[in-house]
Amino acid sequence: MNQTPRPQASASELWSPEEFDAAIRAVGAERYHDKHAFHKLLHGGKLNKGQVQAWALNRYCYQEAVPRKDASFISRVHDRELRREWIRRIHDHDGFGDEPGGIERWLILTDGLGLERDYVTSFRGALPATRHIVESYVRFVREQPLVVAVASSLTELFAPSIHRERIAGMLENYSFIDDGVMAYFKRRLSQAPRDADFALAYVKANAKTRAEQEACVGAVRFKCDVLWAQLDALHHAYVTPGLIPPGAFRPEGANS
Ligand SMILES: O=C(O)c1cc(C(=O)O)c2c(n1)C(=O)C(=O)c1cc(C(=O)O)[nH]c1-2
Repeated sequence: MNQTPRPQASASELWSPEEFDAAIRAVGAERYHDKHAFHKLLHGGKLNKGQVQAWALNRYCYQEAVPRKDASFISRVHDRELRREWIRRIHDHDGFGDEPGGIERWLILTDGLGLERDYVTSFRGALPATRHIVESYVRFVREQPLVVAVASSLTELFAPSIHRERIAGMLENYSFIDDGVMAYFKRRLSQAPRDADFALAYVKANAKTRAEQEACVGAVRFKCDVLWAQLDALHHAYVTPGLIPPGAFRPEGANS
């Protein structure tokens, strides 16, 4: 049979919107943090209360950094429409008027786990790695081209399924978790898709060369690393080998 080989897509050719979309989603399929051993333990009810406290306390650092990275993004945007859209993300986290916002909902979760608010918000118990990792995200968004900075938020395309899994798994498996403390994730089920849809449409419209498209895919990979590395640090400190750095949160009963 005489088969004519398909011409290879050139490495410099612009991806179609479908190819670009697929390249972004392939990163999540390969390395989003739903695949991390720590999340499997968390959602499967395999952690003790101290380990769940350590997760919530460290994850607070991420929650606190997200509106700061959004503020630093907005400060670089000259397009008023884009600023109007993006500022909603800050309101979602910090609250607006009577709406208390996501950070407050996160603190309801840490309250429910028996952690003192002052301790959580002081970052005193956070792992050194957590602080450095979350700041690398703020810096990335401050320094990269706008379209690449927007692309780094696209891990949110993959978040709703992990949030659904977390709500069901944690409610079912932990006596110290109830509906009220899972409010944070319930709210994100509607917020994350809205944000991700906007960001995806934005990068498709504004990544105008193959190099820009690849930089956007690289941003999703970078962000997956930000999420993954936070869980590596938690696993190392609180699961195995269980090496808690000096000064970091020590669950009651943890070996000194
Ligand atoms: O629990 C999760 O797995 C998860 C993941 C992500 C993400 O993929 O970045 C975010 C969130 N949650 C989240 O709650 C959130 O507010 C959020 C904002 C952003 C962002 O990059 O702007 N990601 C995420």
